[in-house]
Amino acid sequence: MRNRNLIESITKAVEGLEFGLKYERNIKIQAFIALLVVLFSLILNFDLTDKLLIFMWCGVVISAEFFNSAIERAMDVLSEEYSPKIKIVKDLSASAVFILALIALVSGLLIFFKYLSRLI
Ligand SMILES: Nc1ncnc2c1ncn2[C@@H]1O[C@H](COP(=O)(O)OP(=O)(O)OP(=O)(O)O)[C@@H](O)[C@H]1O
Repeated sequence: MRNRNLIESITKAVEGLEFGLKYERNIKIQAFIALLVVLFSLILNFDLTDKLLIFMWCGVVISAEFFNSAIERAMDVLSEEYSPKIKIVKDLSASAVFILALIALVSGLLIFFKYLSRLI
C-alpha cells in the first residue's frame, strides 16, 4: 500500500486535496474565502509583498484545516463514541486552526484597509 515513487505520492496528495474540497465543510468555506481574498488582492492591485502575504496566509490556514480534518478523521477511526480524551484532541486541533485564522484575519484586514483607504 506504500507509494512507490514521487509521482504516486503526488497523486495521493491530489486525491486528498480533492477529498477535502469535496467532503470537508470547513475546507470548502476556507477555500471559498481564500479565492475571494486572492481575487480582491488582484483587483486592488496589491504590491508583490502584500500579495505574497495574502497567498501565504491563505495557504497556511487551508493547510492547517487539512491537518485538523485529518486529525478529526483519525480520532473517528479510533472511536465514534463520546470520549473526553478525543474531545480534547479534537478541540486542541481546532484551536490550532483558529489561532492561525485569527492572525490571518487581522493581517488581511490591515492590508485591505491600506488599499481601501487609498481609494477613498
Ligand atoms: N468522539 C468524540 N468525543 C467527544 N467529543 C467529540 C467527539 N467527536 C467530536 N467531538 C466534539 O465535537 C467537535 C467537532 O468535532 P467534529 O469531528 O464533528 O469536527 P467538525 O464538525 O469538522 O468541527 P471543526 O469545526 O472543529 O472542524 C470537537 O471539537 C469535539 O469538541
